[in-house]
Amino acid sequence: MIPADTAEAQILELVTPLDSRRDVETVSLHDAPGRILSASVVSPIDFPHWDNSAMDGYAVRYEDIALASATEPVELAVIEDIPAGHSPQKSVATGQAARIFTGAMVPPGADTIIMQEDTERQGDRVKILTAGQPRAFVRERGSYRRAGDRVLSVGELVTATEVAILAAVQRSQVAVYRQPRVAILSTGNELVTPEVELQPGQIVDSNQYALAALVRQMGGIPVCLGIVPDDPAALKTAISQAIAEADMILSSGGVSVGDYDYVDQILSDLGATLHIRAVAVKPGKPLTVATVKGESTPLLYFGLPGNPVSALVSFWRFVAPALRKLSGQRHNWSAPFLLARSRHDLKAGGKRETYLWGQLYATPSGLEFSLAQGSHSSGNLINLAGTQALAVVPIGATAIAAGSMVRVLWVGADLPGG
Ligand SMILES: Nc1nc2c(c(=O)[nH]1)N[C@H]1C(S)=C(S)[C@@H](COP(=O)(O)OP(=O)(O)OC[C@H]3O[C@@H](n4cnc5c(N)ncnc54)[C@H](O)[C@@H]3O)O[C@H]1N2
Ligand code: MOO
Repeated sequence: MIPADTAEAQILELVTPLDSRRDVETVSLHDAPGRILSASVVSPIDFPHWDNSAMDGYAVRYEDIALASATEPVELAVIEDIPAGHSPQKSVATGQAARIFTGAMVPPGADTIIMQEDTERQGDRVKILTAGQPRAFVRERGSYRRAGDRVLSVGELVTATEVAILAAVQRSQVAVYRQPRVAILSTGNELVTPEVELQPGQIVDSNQYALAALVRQMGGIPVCLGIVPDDPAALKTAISQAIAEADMILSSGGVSVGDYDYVDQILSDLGATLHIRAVAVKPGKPLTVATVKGESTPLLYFGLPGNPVSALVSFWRFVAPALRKLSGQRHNWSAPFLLARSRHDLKAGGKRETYLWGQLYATPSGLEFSLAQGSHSSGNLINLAGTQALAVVPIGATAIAAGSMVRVLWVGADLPGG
């Protein structure tokens, strides 16, 4: 059994990311969120594109109004109105000002904006009541980025902020990595699909659905290969199909020491290299990590434990980092750990790093972890409902008392207040 951190590092070393020249496609901005940029993005224009005003007010020459105050205002002649979208027609000379609105171009000659609230308008003249700072409220051309500068980097995850930037620099389409294809197969003679009436000894294949949902949530395409019986020939056929169709393979079940646990043997028969057989994690001890020869690059194979909670924990802890790297993401691959105050006592650690599931609350005094009530058994799917985080009890740790800080692995989609 190897420690979880060592296993994660070793797994990340084994991942060959998608190719930034071959494995790419172009998508529209509406389809881009959740995708990973396959090339850096350079702005074709200065950003902002021209000096513009951050306030509704008056564009002035600072030297004219440097001594202005409420008791000794400076009076200027208003020569033009400049709404947003309008190109100024006149240059502001000494003793003059232009009426200007937020987002409008600063006219030539002017270098400073005085907010409307610090002025008094009288006909075609305006009194300036404070001087403020030189260049105040001018968003200078190219001050955010110059034309030719990089605005986004290859490997960045596109979210709402990145699509806003892409639109602002006039990109309506963007090059992204294609979505990685992840084959999913469930092994076990006892497994059936959910609609079947259960016969004695049968178990519903819930892992297929859980793993497909996780792959999809991370931007991958699940290739669901269904249930494979505990039969070496059937398993060999299924794994060969997975190798041909996917960029990464996940199977669940059949990796322990039982008489019907064939996964490791079939992988060896297929010429795979086995790197990991077990990790010091509870739940989720049996974990096979292998590399198999793909069409052009080696593929990573995860043989996840069959127990439903174990399969999920193994995904969150080990598969998710590998999938981030495979997808082309440049950084932040590792499992995301946070610190939270535990609302409950957590039992002492054993020989494996123990993961206890529950909910995370963002409170004004920080994050709080609330332990799911009921059994934390690797077969108990039911109290996993609503899980957002897993508290980590280190190997050999004494019991963690309620109110203490604990490391938690973030596995949720959003962070509720409460
Ligand atoms: N003698 C030992 N027995 C076991 C050990 C051990 O070290 N020595 N480890 C235990 C641990 S820990 C785990 S975890 C399991 C993992 O076993 P496998 O990965 O080989 O999984 P299976 O035996 O095939 O199934 C375990 C359990 O999970 C159910 N299952 C399997 N696949 C699915 C699925 N797709 N959807 C829902 N449920 C599934 C299966 O029916 C079993 O109940 O081994 C322990 N044994
Ligand atoms: O590792 Mo097993 O997943 O404890 O049940």
